[in-house]
Amino acid sequence: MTLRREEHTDADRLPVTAQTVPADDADLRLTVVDREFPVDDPATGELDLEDRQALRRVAGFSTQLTDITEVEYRRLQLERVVLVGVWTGGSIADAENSLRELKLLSETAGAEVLEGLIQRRSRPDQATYIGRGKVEELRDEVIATGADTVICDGELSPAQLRNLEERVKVKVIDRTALILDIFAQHAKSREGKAQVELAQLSYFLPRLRGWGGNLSRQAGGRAGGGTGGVGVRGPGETKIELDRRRIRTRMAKLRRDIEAMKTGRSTKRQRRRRNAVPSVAIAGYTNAGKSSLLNRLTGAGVLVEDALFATLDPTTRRATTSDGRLFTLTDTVGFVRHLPHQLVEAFRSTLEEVAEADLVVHVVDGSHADPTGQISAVREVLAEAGAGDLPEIVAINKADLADPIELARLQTLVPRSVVVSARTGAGIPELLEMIGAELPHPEVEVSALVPYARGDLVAKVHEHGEVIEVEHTADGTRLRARVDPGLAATLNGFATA
Ligand SMILES: Nc1nc2c(ncn2[C@@H]2O[C@H](COP(=O)(O)OP(=O)(O)OP(=O)(O)O)[C@@H](O)[C@H]2O)c(=O)[nH]1
Ligand SMILES: [Mg+2]
Repeated sequence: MTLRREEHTDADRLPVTAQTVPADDADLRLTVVDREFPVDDPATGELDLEDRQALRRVAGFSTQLTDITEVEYRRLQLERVVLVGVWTGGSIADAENSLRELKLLSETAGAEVLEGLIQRRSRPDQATYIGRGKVEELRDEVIATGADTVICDGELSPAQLRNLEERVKVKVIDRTALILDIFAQHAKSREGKAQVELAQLSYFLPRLRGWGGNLSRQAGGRAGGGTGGVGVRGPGETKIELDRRRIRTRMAKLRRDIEAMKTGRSTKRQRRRRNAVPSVAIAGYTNAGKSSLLNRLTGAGVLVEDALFATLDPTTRRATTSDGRLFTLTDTVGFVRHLPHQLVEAFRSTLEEVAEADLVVHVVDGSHADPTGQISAVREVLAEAGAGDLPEIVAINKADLADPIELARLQTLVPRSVVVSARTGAGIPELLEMIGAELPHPEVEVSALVPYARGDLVAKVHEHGEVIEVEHTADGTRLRARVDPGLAATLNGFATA
């Protein structure tokens, strides 16, 4: 039996309908549940907020904590949305790009975007995010378009979200919740799911107060002085503590699970290290073409989609440089501006994979309106993940789509960059050439005459080392090459002066 079930059972018995509730008692209104007469029509106005929130909570009935978060955050069920941004600095083009990205994110989450509004302000309003006067306009826009959700282009405080919802009378969510929702929809592996749930819970935890606060006030009021009443630590609040504790327990378990899964992966990584296979991580903004590039370079059949955050789980494949040396290539989760810190935290183990690579291939969409902005956003996250100092090659992708002048400008602007198209294959040989040059070179130079019976050794030298000279003689293969110390020791028996 959980908090929610008890309280909602109580709420169900409330002898009030939404209409009879005083308009200024928002706390009370929020808890009205009318299961027999659900209001589906988003255009009906006043009752909407209550019904929506009430319905959300009804769906939250559960004995499983995971279900609470699932309902709250995984199935936001966005349908018709209006976007709102506050433009605090930079050019109007920057502000529009940001809102355009929010539109893409919303669509990726399954919403239909009806309208986008930007307000110029020195900073977001503390109480309502946009200015209080603008809230009215937003409300009008919501009514005019028949929207059922407002998405704000930032991370809002729990109070801002609540205040806006009360005034606009439809569901209001922020960019963070939206991104978490997309991640939740896309997570497939056990690790990915655990990471997303952890991020959602840490987003959810500080927001529990407002929600639970309403409930406990309501419970006290309903009891009519029978049990303590308003302001006294009522049953609701005790339950919130219980919920908090359960969430924390769950988060601790998720952290342990993620840690355990990471151990498995780092063992694999260590094995590759022992074999001295250099590793290359593909990083970049979401939708830049990272997975496409991995497929192009290795023939891996990784999912490619014109959607944001198509890839959440790292995929590692073998690839070879133009001079035939083996390396591993790892495709990973894409980044986005203002990536919720809860996600960065939860995906730390995935990001560590990037941090331990020998080289980062940073893919950027050359056809995008603001590629340099994307490059800096990615570098910020890389730095946060401890991968800021790694050698980096910037692959300016989608050359087939991009304006050649813009490509040339970018290439001169960004050091160690190469223009490629994962789609047509243009520039890929040059990219491989650069990867080969950047990868760590094997340490030991050896000269050996390897008998033909040990063809396996020669193959190893080709795969893992750099062959400087090779000659087939009557006695075997005469080699001059750079190899790692392990292979050098094996070759020692065949060494020539
Ligand atoms: N025209 C063109 N489209 C490309 C190119 N590379 C990728 N795309 C397209 O861009 C979209 C995103 O490609 P993905 O490879 O899924 O991008 P990603 O960086 O892995 O994206 P996430 O995993 O979602 O972060 C897909 O529709 C691709 O077909 C290219 O070189 N040219
Ligand atoms: Mg991808």
